[in-house]
Amino acid sequence: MGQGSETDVMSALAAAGIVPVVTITDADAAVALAGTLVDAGLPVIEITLRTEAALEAIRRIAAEVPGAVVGAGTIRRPADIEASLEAGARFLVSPGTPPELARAALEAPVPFLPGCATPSEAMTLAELGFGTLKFFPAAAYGGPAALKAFAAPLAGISFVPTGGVAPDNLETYLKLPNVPAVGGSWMVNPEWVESGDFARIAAETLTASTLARRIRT
Ligand SMILES: O=C(O)C(=O)C[C@H](O)[C@H](O)COP(=O)(O)O
Repeated sequence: MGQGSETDVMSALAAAGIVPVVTITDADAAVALAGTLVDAGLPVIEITLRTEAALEAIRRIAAEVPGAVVGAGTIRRPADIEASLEAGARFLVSPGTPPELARAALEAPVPFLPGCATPSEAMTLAELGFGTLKFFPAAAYGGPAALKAFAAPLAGISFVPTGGVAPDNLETYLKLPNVPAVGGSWMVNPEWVESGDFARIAAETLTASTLARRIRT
């Protein structure tokens, strides 16, 4: 599918407006964490494949948190796609998209948000058939100003900026017409995840989801 047209996952992503980018070291915390995010209004959750626990966390969330739409991030090679799908990932995200990964991504049966940072990369991915791209690392590559500049020449291409998105720039990103959603880790600070500070996670998530909904209506 690569990305497909309007799938349920892409609709859920746009409806939430924000994808928490979670790096988790203990799979035992995954279900409680995902439940907290769902309850606080951000049900589309990316688990980065940066830890040993990531695939098991995806597996448990997919099986035990029916309200969550769990995906895998930090997809770097085709084998990561296989492993993530097997664990139950419903969408896939990459930080960048070398040709071999792009080819495998086009075959994936779930939405794939391929990472890019420049107009040339975006144009290459759009030609391959991807309509929504991850813009990474967003802050380092120009932030909202870059996405604003992309809008006219790269009409028809949508971007999910990730990397440096924070409460103080969230509104600027979400107001851009070529941004269906942003990704970010600020509401799932690894320290809070590790210490089990779900109250803090819930509070930050609720603030973010409330703001996103207000901006979108
Ligand atoms: O792991 C990946 O696949 C990435 O591309 C990196 C993440 O998207 C960023 O680390 C999130 O950015 P922050 O919100 O600034 O923490």
